[in-house]
Amino acid sequence: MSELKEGLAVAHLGQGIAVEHRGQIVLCQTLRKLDTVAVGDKVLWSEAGPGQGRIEQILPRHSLLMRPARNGKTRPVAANIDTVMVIFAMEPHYDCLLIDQYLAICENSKFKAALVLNKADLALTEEAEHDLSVYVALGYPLFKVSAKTGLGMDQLKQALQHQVSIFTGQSGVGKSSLTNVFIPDKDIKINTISASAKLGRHTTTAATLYHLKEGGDLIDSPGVAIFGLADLSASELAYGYREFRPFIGHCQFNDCRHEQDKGCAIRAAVENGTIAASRYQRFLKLKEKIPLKH
Ligand SMILES: Nc1nc2c(ncn2[C@@H]2O[C@H](COP(=O)(O)OP(=O)(O)OP(=O)(O)O)[C@@H](O)[C@H]2O)c(=O)[nH]1
Ligand SMILES: [Zn+2]
Repeated sequence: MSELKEGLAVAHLGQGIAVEHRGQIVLCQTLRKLDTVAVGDKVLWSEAGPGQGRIEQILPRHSLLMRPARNGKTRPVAANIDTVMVIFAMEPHYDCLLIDQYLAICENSKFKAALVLNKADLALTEEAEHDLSVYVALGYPLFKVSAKTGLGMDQLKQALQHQVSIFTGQSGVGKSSLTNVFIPDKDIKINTISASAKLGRHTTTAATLYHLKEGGDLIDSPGVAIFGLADLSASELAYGYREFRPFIGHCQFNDCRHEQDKGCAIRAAVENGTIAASRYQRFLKLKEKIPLKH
């Protein structure tokens, strides 16, 4: 076997995986199903021809973002993400239930989470200010930005440094607009990747990793907004509400559902104001709404 080299999977192309090695792109195949390699994976590869390689090994990941696949299973989209930036806006109006979902997934997947209110050029209602203050009190970083006017973008740029981030959020909140500000030469970069991989131009990818000019990497994955809660169990959902954690294990009964159960420590914390009632009510709603794992 030829020498093994380390590389970084930067794009998942239909015909293979674009691996970056010393600034060059190599189109790699894998022995396993291609689906198992995710963008952001550090891999060991060997040469298989000019500009061609074969992925021999995926190096250990510290995090993995999954997304539902057509067959009802999930598949890896992006690996080694440090922070998920949850993008939302006043228009279309944010949904706290959805924000809680994203946060619960992050808490269970070892991603740090940050909240990004885009379109901060639009007026914030008092209710919105209150909703945001609840998340800030829980320790989630909050950035108020506008891709349109440039407001707050320097702070967000700084936050993206020294780590791998991904943007997620519902349709229309401005994920593409923000991505275009940070990666103005996105199309050129995609064309370079596909040209180096000898695939011609305009190859579409499920996810692409970009190095930002100011430092840090951003994984762009258009479909990532749909990653769901289906893989969480009821107890993982409770763990996903970080303020519940000090009370988990302190309920009177081991199998407490944290609903109307007698001696529930979480419910007691809601009643004495330690846990925000709005978050607890949404926890109950999500439990009901989502087909959780058992
Ligand atoms: N007022 C205002 N509008 C913005 C801002 N950023 C984006 N928009 C507008 O919001 C709309 C949606 O922006 P996109 O960037 O396409 O949103 P997206 O999240 O990528 O949407 P999907 O591709 O559907 O997921 C566009 O009409 C943008 O011009 C902003 O900071 N302020
Ligand atoms: Zn309980």
